Amino acid sequence: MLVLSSPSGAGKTTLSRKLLATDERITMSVSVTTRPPRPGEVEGKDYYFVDVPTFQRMREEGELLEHAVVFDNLYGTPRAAVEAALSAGRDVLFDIDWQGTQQLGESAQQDLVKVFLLPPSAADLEQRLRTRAQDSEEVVHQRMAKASDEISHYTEYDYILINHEVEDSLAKLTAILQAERLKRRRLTGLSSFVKSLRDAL
Ligand SMILES: Nc1ncnc2c1ncn2[C@@H]1O[C@H](COP(=O)(O)OP(=O)(O)OP(=O)(O)O)[C@@H](O)[C@H]1O
Ligand SMILES: Nc1nc2c(ncn2[C@@H]2O[C@H](COP(=O)(O)O)[C@@H](O)[C@H]2O)c(=O)[nH]1
Repeated sequence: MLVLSSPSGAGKTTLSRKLLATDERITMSVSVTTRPPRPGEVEGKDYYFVDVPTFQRMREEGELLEHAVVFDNLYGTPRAAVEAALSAGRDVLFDIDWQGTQQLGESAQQDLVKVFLLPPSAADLEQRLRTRAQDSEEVVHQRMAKASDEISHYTEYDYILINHEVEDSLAKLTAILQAERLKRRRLTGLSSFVKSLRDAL
């Protein structure tokens, strides 16, 4: 499970799309949210957009792996899709905040790789939120006001990427993923391979 967190607008969605387009072994976890869709957002691809009662029912029935209130809206990770992908041997990418990351860590610390994206500067962050041009002035203000609090959680993450250029960040994120996949404990079938290798020597 590869988690990307950042202050809003630092570039998680952009980087996630790039990674998904270049890595066949990873699946995006599509969150459920009570936030209204932005122009161009697609149901089931960007989010599952639901009303508050539906979200509460999902939470009460244990259908969410983690959930949090972010910017006054409810967000959560549907459990079934993640478990199905992991059971099929796939990696799963999450674009979630620090609260959700902490919750995933409580149940699956060993299976979690946590990456935090930082913007190069406050001015860059504000410009990115504005050039996305999908949120009202009030929402941009609210997200800038929360950015410092979000950033204060960077020490809870394994890797930090300062997101200057998207392609450079993609190369670094890909390197992180490759290295984490090569960790001894993640190499399924390694001990039998080594045994047969040694038996042949
Ligand atoms: N490295 C980058 N350099 C310049 N612009 C970028 C970079 N990464 C993303 N952007 C732009 O910044 C804006 C915000 O990016 P994006 O939507 O990916 O952020 P996000 O972290 O997913 O935000 P949120 O948390 O609100 O979902 C977009 O317009 C995107 O094109
Ligand atoms: N804890 C969770 N946080 C989530 C989830 N899905 C998205 N997010 C985070 O919310 C903010 C805002 O997202 P936006 O799409 O409204 O800009 C951002 O930090 C996301 O990472 C989730 O399922 N759980």
